[in-house]
Amino acid sequence: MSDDMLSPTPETPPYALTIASSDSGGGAGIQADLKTMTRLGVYGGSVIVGVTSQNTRGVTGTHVLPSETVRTQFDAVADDFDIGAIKLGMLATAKAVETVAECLSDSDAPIVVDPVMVATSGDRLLDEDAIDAYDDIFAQATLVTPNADEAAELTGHVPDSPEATREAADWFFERGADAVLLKGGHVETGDGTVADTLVTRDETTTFTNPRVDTDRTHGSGCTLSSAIAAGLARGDDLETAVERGIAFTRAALAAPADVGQGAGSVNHLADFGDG
Ligand SMILES: Cc1ncc(COP(=O)(O)O)c(N)n1
Repeated sequence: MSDDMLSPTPETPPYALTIASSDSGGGAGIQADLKTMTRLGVYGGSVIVGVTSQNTRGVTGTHVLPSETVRTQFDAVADDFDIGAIKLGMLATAKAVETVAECLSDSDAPIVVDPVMVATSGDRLLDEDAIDAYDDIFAQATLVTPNADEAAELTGHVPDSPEATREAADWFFERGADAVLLKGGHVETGDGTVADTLVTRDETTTFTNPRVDTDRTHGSGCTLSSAIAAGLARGDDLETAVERGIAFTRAALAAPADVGQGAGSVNHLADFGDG
């Protein structure tokens, strides 16, 4: 081992925190979040809300940690680290959603909310009665990143036209969110593209890219929201963080990991330009 490896250059990397659940298979959840943050040059910490027993075929069990354990993890991190951004993933129950909302009110870091409800495998990841509790989280969100199904379930609007997209975004604004990224992956455009639309109170920006033709999409939403949080922790403005987050997620989709017997997942080892 060289001396260089024994004495790394001291430096202070940007720090981002994921508050989400573990995916034992490693494609989504906390594991996807930390891999993404690492690939994007950000030191990732985690508050684990739940533990799923999961592989590429589906979810066989979920264990949600006690609220106190969620709170003490958050306090341990908040007491010690300079948190540059927070990303929320699978929160599972109304109680966990309430606990996380309380934790967030003690933080001034930007918050990216991936409102995880159902896995790509079709397994439900959020109790029905937890949806209302999300209002206290949306009120503190810098950005919410619903896919079309999540937007439809939450807002009653399927965001497949500019008008419906605006109405869906307005639903989040009414609850206090600063911005919404309506992801287009679940919307058929008919021309081989995917349009992801970033809506703030005064601007709408659409990112249109060729559709990556793959069914190995497990982990794509987790990857995108953590890539955006990583960008914000690095100091990117929201639009740049979203644009770079989409680019990283597309790279991870274009080089899917052929792991497991079911639908594979995105590949966090994918080549990605300048990272
Ligand atoms: C722990 C956890 N968090 C999030 C997802 C959603 O990911 P996907 O919709 O890609 O299956 C998941 N399956 N598991």
